[in-house]
Amino acid sequence: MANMTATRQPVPWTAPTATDPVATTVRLPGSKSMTARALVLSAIADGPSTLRGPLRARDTELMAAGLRGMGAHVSTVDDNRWVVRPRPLRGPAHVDVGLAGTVMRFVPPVAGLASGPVTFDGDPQARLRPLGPLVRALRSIGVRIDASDAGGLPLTVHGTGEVTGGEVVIDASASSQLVSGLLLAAAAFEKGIVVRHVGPPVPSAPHLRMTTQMLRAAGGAVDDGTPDVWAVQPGRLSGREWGIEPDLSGAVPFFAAALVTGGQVTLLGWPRSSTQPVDRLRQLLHQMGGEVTLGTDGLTVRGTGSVHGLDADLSDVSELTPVIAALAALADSPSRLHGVAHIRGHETDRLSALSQELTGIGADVTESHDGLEIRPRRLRGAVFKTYDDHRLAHAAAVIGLAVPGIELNDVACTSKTMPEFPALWSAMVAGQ
Ligand SMILES: O=C(O)C1=C[C@@H](OP(=O)(O)O)[C@@H](O)[C@H](O)C1
Ligand SMILES: C=C(OP(=O)(O)O)C(=O)O
Repeated sequence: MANMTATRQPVPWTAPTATDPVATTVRLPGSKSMTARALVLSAIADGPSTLRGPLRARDTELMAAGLRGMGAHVSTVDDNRWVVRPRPLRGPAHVDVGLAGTVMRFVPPVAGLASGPVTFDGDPQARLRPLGPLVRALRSIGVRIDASDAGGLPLTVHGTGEVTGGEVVIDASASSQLVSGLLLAAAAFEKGIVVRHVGPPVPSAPHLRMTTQMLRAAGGAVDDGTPDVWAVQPGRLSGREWGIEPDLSGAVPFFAAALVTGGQVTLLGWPRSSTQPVDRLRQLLHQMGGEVTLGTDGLTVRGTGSVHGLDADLSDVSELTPVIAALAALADSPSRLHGVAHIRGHETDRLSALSQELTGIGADVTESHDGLEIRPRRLRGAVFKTYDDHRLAHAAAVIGLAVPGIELNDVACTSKTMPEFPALWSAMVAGQ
């Protein structure tokens, strides 16, 4: 199977340095995780759905294209209102997963419901991301899959139009998405599903809660009352209107800018109650010297200009590790970040990449199997490699606020979840 993904040209970028405290309000795009789930649930629902405020970025456009390729009607012409009309799913189709964990873990279970073969492949780094446990789980409930020897990409799901479902045992310690993918499609399986996780802890609990909450909102009957066991009854899902919240993880570098510069950043349009882990973020930013408040205009973070180190298990919010590590490198005391062994399987091996790049600009970093110890030192400008990883680019931008001459070898990787990142960031630093 040929890798169908076009090579992207790197765009070098010098991170702007802040001369004054930032003071800004930002309106950020919708949550990647909510947009991905809303698209999948809508494609297997009984009637049409709309997504209000979806994320338009590489990951979610690939999700839309993948579902469209299998026959769903997915209209993304209106930036603020995407429309999904479910239709019978079919192959032959090809799904380009890019580097999106959501596409590579959420779409293969749906492809089992299509009639005909659906092939999957993505960026070279996507082939290294854990997928084998999902492939084995799907095979155990009757889905025929041809996969590479390691059980990952490229692969072909030979859909028959129906999936028996039933009980599966899976080690989902490498990614919560392995469970979310099974649950999101399972209401359409003949017997639904019971997923039992066996192994080291599943990371990213808030993302699993987002999955079960959104499934219930679509009419799914879900039982998540037993630790490490999730059950979805067979049944119909309804089409509905999904309101997509602003992306909290995408907001974190902007909030970090408030801490680093002693400024203030307000994220507009933040809902009163959220499916994203805002309380955990509030704790972390508070420990590092910031204050988070929820007002009528949105979610505001204020900093004092002093950033403190912290000791934190980040397993529930592991995608925040790169930006927290950047803050730790600028802090007034050492930090120990742990509980995130699995982020070695994210867009890149994030522990190794962060260790390498932070050391390269002068920080004193020790990499452990599941985290980083960071002892701040005087940092210097240098090339900061981003490894095709949007969150490495966010980390470099945060450091660049305080350290002149941080040269990202590529900032275009931010298009994975926020193509407007360089423009929004530069405008914030310029005080516009
Ligand atoms: O389900 C989701 O939308 C996500 C789950 C998490 O994955 P892992 O459990 O692999 O960390 C998170 O890091 C990723 O950015 C998005
Ligand atoms: C881990 C991430 O992405 P993905 O959904 O591709 O796993 C991330 O966005 O930090």
